[in-house]
Amino acid sequence: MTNFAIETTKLNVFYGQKQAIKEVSLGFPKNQVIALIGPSGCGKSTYLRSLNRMNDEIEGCRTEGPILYHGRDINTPSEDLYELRKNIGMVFQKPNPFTKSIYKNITFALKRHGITDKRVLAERVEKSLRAAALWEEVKDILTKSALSLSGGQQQRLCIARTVATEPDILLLDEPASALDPISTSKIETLITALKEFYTIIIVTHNMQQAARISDKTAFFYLGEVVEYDDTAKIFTNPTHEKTQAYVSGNFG
Ligand SMILES: Nc1ncnc2c1ncn2[C@@H]1O[C@H](COP(=O)(O)OP(=O)(O)OP(=O)(O)O)[C@@H](O)[C@H]1O
Repeated sequence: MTNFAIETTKLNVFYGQKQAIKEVSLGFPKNQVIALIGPSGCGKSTYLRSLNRMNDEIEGCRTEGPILYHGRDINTPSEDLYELRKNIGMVFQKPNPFTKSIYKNITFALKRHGITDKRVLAERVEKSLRAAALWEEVKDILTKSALSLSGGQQQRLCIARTVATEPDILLLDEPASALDPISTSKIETLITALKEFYTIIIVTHNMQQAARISDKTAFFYLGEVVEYDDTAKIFTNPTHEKTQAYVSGNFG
């Protein structure tokens, strides 16, 4: 039985002729927060998207190599991508709630999964909003449009929407980069609380954020992983010169 929620072995990703990810082998332990860091264009988002097969939606993108989800290879043509993305949820940089009420943002996916009982739906809405630390702020305005919320609240709603389908892995692509410092701090607190239930893989450009919230950090450079270790080691005593230069802000 593997201790990793998900892992890749020598993963390669191509956009047409261009190779964006080169032989990346990483294992993500359960119930930890893992940060993916590195300069712009080094492949962090491409790698993250490969983990729930989102790159399949990009024309000309090809992913080669096993992606083991709890030990089972999900990089196969027969994989049910709808089911997979229910288990491996994703939140993007820019909050993207549906143009529906706060309530319906959560129930939309649940209904698609066949849950129709109103009482069950109401329970799941409350549970998800509580998990995303948003319930107290929105419990009296559930029928209002999600677009009436602040950017930070919208992002927490997107996290609530993602956890509503009860995934076990959350992929977060710079979830706080479009937010103000107070909303960012709320998202960070939330991520730390959520790791009790989820394995969380987060792309971030914010070194302090990676140091504050992650247990492990992978440093990407030109499509490869230069170093992957405990976050404390990466930030205080990295093995590679490039990692040292990057985390201390002396890169390039
Ligand atoms: N849809 C696409 N089509 C073609 N090339 C792409 C596509 N998306 C990304 N790339 C290329 O793949 C490489 C890795 O990009 P990616 O967005 O994964 O990097 P990143 O580290 O996440 O960057 P950033 O930190 O700026 O978001 C880059 O050279 C980029 O130009």
